[in-house]
Amino acid sequence: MIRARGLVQTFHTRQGKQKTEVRAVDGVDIDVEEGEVVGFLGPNGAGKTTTLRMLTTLLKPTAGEATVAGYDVVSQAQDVRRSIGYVSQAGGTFSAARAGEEVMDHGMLYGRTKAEVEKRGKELFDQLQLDGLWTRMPKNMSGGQKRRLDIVMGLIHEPTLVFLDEPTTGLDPQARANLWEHIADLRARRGATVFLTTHYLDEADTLSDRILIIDRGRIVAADTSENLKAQVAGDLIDLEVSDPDRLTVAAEKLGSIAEPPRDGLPGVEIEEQHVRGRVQRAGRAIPGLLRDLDQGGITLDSIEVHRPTLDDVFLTLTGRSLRDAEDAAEAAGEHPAGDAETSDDADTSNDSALTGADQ
Ligand SMILES: Nc1ncnc2c1ncn2[C@@H]1O[C@H](COP(=O)(O)OP(=O)(O)OP(=O)(O)O)[C@@H](O)[C@H]1O
Repeated sequence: MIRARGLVQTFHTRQGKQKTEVRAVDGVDIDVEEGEVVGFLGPNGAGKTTTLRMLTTLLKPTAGEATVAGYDVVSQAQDVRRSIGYVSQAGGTFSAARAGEEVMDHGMLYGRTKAEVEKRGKELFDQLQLDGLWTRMPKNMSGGQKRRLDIVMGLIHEPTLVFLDEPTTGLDPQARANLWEHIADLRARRGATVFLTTHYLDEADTLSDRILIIDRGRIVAADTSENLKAQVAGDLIDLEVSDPDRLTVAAEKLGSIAEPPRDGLPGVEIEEQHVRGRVQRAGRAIPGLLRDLDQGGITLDSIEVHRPTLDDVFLTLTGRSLRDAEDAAEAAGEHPAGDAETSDDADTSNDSALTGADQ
């Protein structure tokens, strides 16, 4: 359904007299099969939106090639647009029409009948908790309601391939959970292929069959969440030691079975009353460890086991946690298209192009 090879996007920016080149996407390969839900995960500024904009024909690749739904994103852009649904991060711009009319007009532009789009539109309003807002002007909706309206616009023509750029950013937990359900349902009921960007680990984990992790414009991992986690050194055992004077001995005992430090993951660590370390299989290791601690006269206030997270995967692969990477990107002022003067090779046409008339 999606195949990209060596996709590159370079922006040229100018701050004062100084020109800089930003290689936002740096040789990306992507393969997505029909019916897959793929989560495209990475910190702020990693290149997710830029990749998505190339795949949805809003931005011409500087180099490389991609086909989406069997069509070339450059030479067959119109066919690509007709075959996909796209919900941009920025959101679409709405006219002065009422929300329901806007949605119906949009659906009819894709060749659906009025009755079809009205039925489907009302269903989507209901599912995304917009019931009662069919005749409301979008400008009089809250931010979260507008975001959900964007999503209705992206889904009204029942596309079988949907691109969602950070779909749940700005939604409250209830609306977020509903949208997750809706995305799962799109695949289950209609066999839709979904490609979504996110920097929420739980979102990528819950929704995706497969996860692509991007960092600094390059794909650093592509696999199922389970396989990615299995590559990370084991489960984290967290011991809360009752007597602070026995912390070092407890660390030695855990250290005798724990993984040594590697790939950005620390070995056994002591923090306040806690001793933490990773073991391959906590279930097998714990009985022996408890015996050993007992024989050493060490009593525990608690013991907890944490399965590896996608953040551990990111840490192992990049040496930084996703949060640190995001903080660094923010501190460096990375983000936002539009901050800087953009080069002529970047077609920064409005994202709403795909949620407007089909062109
Ligand atoms: N139009 C532009 N002009 C200049 N630089 C840009 C432009 N668009 C993006 N960039 C830069 O390209 C890099 C990748 O940005 P992109 O928006 O693709 O990241 P992202 O992973 O989608 O981030 P986020 O999760 O915050 O949306 C960043 O360094 C960003 O500042």
